[in-house]
Amino acid sequence: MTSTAPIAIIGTGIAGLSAAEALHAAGYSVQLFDKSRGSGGRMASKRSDAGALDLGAQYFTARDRRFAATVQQWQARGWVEEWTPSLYQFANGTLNPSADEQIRWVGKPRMSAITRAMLGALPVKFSCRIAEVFRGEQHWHLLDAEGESHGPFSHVIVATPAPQASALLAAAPKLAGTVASVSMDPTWAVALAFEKPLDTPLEGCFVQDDVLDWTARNRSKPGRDTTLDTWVLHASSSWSRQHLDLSKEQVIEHLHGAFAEMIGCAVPAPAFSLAHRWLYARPSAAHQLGALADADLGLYACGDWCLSGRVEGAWLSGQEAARKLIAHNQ
Ligand SMILES: Cc1cc2nc3c(=O)[nH]c(=O)nc-3n(C[C@H](O)[C@H](O)[C@H](O)COP(=O)(O)OP(=O)(O)OC[C@H]3O[C@@H](n4cnc5c(N)ncnc54)[C@H](O)[C@@H]3O)c2cc1C
Ligand SMILES: NC(=O)C1=CN([C@@H]2O[C@H](COP(=O)(O)OP(=O)(O)OC[C@H]3O[C@@H](n4cnc5c(N)ncnc54)[C@H](O)[C@@H]3O)[C@@H](O)[C@H]2O)CC=C1
Repeated sequence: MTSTAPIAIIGTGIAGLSAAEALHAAGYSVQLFDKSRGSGGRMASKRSDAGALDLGAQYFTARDRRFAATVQQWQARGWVEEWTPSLYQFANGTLNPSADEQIRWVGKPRMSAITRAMLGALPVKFSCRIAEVFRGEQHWHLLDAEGESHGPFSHVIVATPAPQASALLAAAPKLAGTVASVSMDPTWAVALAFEKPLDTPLEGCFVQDDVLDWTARNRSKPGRDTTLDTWVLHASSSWSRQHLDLSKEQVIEHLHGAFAEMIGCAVPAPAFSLAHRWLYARPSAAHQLGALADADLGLYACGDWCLSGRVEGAWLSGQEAARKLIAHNQ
């Protein structure tokens, strides 16, 4: 397909932006869309009375050579910094230090700094939920939830969580079928902020109990607001699934209770709290899909669910979508 129309990318999480960066670098023009008010998706940070809080991705590791090289560049530009928390694990009702040698990265001064910087000046439409992707005689067009049409586009890359991608891939039934077989688990996230710092050295903890999966001292990450002692708690997938429709107040109460039982120091009532439900937090299993493509049609799909369900997997999947598109057009 030869065309000067831009490539539409639906989703400004790390996967969509990874694809956008690679395509832009190869000389293609792109147009991004996101239903949210800003970029980042599950790497977004929530601005709050207690400062910016990383409610989704907490940190990331870089095991792939290409991703590690990119993270080095991000570090050189000041977008990320190493986070070296005092790590613990909680298992069988016991809390123990659990230091290791793993390098863990975070966006600075908040997780969303990375996607914000990657987006740069690329054209984007926020608060625009794409409801339909359809092909005219030569080009692709998108219809948003308000009924407004966008296009023409030469290709479309769908970079949303799998359950949100299947309807957008209806023009390529094979891709839609593959995507429909990928299930994703929810995560309830709660942030708590205390006036007085809790009396614990713990800054990050892998939790194995019925309610929690992870907890972190948000303010221990580089560049964060330290006025209040801020914590982020993640419920396990199974607890989140069982309590999907609980009110935010009830979720805060449950997670606060589990946290107080686990942490081994006095936990007063928080000065500030909020809850956020990630409906499609992580793929139920890891996949080796790379990125999905119907190259003849010009329709692609990428996201963490294609690979490891982590920041690194999402970035790699975006790169793979761009690579496939470029290879088919050479
Ligand atoms: C609670 C939680 C904790 C996590 N912790 C870690 C961690 O510690 N380390 C780690 O490596 N990973 C972690 N992850 C996973 C990591 O955040 C994801 O793997 C990664 O951010 C996924 O990126 P993505 O671009 O594939 O998808 P997303 O970030 O979900 O981006 C998809 C984008 O598409 C947009 N969108 C969806 N539908 C539409 C539509 N119809 N129209 C327009 N836009 C649309 C969304 O608004 C979103 O911005 C965590 C995730 C969660 C939820
Ligand atoms: N809550 C959610 O929705 C999601 C959470 N995600 C978490 O994101 C993290 C990212 O994974 P990686 O990049 O591989 O990071 P990682 O290597 O730090 O952790 C991988 C896993 O290894 C275990 N682990 C690692 N270090 C320790 C330690 N010092 N003590 C005890 N156990 C340890 C722990 O179970 C952890 O989940 C993992 O913890 C995932 O569970 C990923 C995606 C979604």
